[in-house]
Amino acid sequence: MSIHIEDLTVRFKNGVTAINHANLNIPNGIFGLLGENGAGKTTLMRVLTTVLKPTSGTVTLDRILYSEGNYEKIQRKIGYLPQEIDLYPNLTVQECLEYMGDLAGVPKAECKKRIEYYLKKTSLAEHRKKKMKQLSGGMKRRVGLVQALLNEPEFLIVDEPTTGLDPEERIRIRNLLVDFSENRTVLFSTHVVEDLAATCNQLAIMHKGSFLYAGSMKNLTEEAQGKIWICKVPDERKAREVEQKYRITSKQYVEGGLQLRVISEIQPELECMSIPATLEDAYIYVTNQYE
Ligand SMILES: Nc1ncnc2c1ncn2[C@@H]1O[C@H](COP(=O)(O)OP(=O)(O)OP(=O)(O)O)[C@@H](O)[C@H]1O
Repeated sequence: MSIHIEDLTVRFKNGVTAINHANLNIPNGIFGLLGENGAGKTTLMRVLTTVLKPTSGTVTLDRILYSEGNYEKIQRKIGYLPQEIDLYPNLTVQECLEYMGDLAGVPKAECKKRIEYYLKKTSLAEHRKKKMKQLSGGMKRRVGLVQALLNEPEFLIVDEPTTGLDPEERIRIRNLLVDFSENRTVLFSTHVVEDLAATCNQLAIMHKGSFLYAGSMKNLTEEAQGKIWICKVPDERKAREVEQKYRITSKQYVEGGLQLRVISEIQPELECMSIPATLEDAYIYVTNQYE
């Protein structure tokens, strides 16, 4: 399954242009979506789930055009885990999923089979009788993932699935997404660069309503190679001077002063050495070029 977005624009009634003539291809597998607050990620996901009609431009899903007449067909192919998910607090996990499956039009017997399968896959089987309000944040997120999968979607869209979770739960959700991405397309939107580094090969960077980059993780990281430096300064005053001149991505006290991680096209005039770029460095490098 692949998704093509062509010259997409979303303008709200208040005049805000959330997506501005954007073009993107989303191929099979896990595809990461990175972008600062307000970049337009949620708006894009709302368009892709058919909740929001774009102002102009086209979207196709395996050559099916997003148009009023096709929305139902498209919705059947999509699963969505929104950023905020508060599923019926007084229902048990099992009841909640049966109800969600019913809403998604999954036949009852088939729905029970799928719930059984996905509860096991998400290590939630032993919690099926608990009420939703009794679950931890990570468990709720996993139930959210199961509900998004009940219609066996070919295209799964997940919005910030790991926000607020402890490291163990984050790793668990990431691994689940990798498992689920087999034979599917998964759009994984997050602010957590580390999560994408651990799960995707391909990603897009969204900035002020358009895409600054779309392609492989490897090529993105390549763009920042040779531009990342570790520099040492004696004190906070000197660190502030450097901060005014360069983009600093981290700062920590070390013996004899402060160590700064600096992004610069050329070697800064400081005691420093070049180090390999990470995905986070590359993300900041690319977005900084458009500031
Ligand atoms: N319903 C709306 N009406 C008016 N403006 C909106 C609406 N929804 C979003 N916006 C604006 O559109 C822009 C993009 O918002 P969007 O929620 O898509 O960004 P985002 O990348 O998902 O941000 P975040 O990472 O904070 O969730 C923002 O300027 C936002 O204020």
